[in-house]
Amino acid sequence: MSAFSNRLDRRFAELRSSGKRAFVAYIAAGDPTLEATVEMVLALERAGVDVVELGVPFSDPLADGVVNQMAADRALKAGATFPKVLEMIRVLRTRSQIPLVLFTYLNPIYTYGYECFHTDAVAAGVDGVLVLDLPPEEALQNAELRPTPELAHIQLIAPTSPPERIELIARNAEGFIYYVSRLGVTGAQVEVATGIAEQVAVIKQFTEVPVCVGFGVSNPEQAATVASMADGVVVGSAIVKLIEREGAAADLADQVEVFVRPLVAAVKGLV
Ligand SMILES: O=P(O)(O)OC[C@@H](O)[C@@H](O)c1c[nH]c2ccccc12
Repeated sequence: MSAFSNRLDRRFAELRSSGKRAFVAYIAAGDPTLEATVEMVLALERAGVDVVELGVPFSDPLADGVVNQMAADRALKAGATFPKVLEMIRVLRTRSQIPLVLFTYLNPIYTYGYECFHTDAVAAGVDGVLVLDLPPEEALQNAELRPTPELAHIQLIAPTSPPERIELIARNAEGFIYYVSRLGVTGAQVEVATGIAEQVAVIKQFTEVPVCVGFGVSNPEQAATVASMADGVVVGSAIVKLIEREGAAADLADQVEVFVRPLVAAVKGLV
């Protein structure tokens, strides 16, 4: 765990002591606009979301399914850049202390400059970073790729990760571990993946850091099933799809809140 207790660590500590699971929501920063992103994060917070993952718009999001790819594309076309995303987060931080994790590929970090990327992200109020195409071995070997200590380095584990790799990732984990419940790219699925409980148990042999599970969760029933097997549930594409459909609506943020509320309730065991 990071030596610094940031918003993310504090939220997971609170959840642990109250015996609750985390609800983690993903949206693409700047889709449909950066102003709308501020309102939607506030709406997610009102809906009871514990952690918000903000996708940094990038032209080649290779781990993302079509729904998230199109969201990144809309954000880029609407003019979102990494500096503007940071500016949006600074504005958001005047109104909310919800834990925020940036989801990004290596390329936008490289373009911006590794060191200033991390220090500027912390200064804006970011709590964690997940670099989707950064293998753990590379992260360990290249000190400049590691976030500053204030920023949790969130890592992914996949169903195909061999035990040695799971151990390596888990022993170096910060914030939370993101277990991707199935192979392929992001996107809603009809069935919950198999083997989640077993893999979460393997990961937990090596770490106390919470394990959140995502990929393909799109309704309250699936969210409740996944919540019973992990410390938290991640939902992305289902929310992004609503934003795609209702992006022009004046009450977009309210619609997001109404959509997410039952998902949160399912994870918190209220339904
Ligand atoms: O969209 P889904 O299937 O609900 O999965 C979450 C996902 O969108 C989000 O966590 C995410 C966005 N981009 C990613 C890239 C890799 C892994 C995960 C992600």
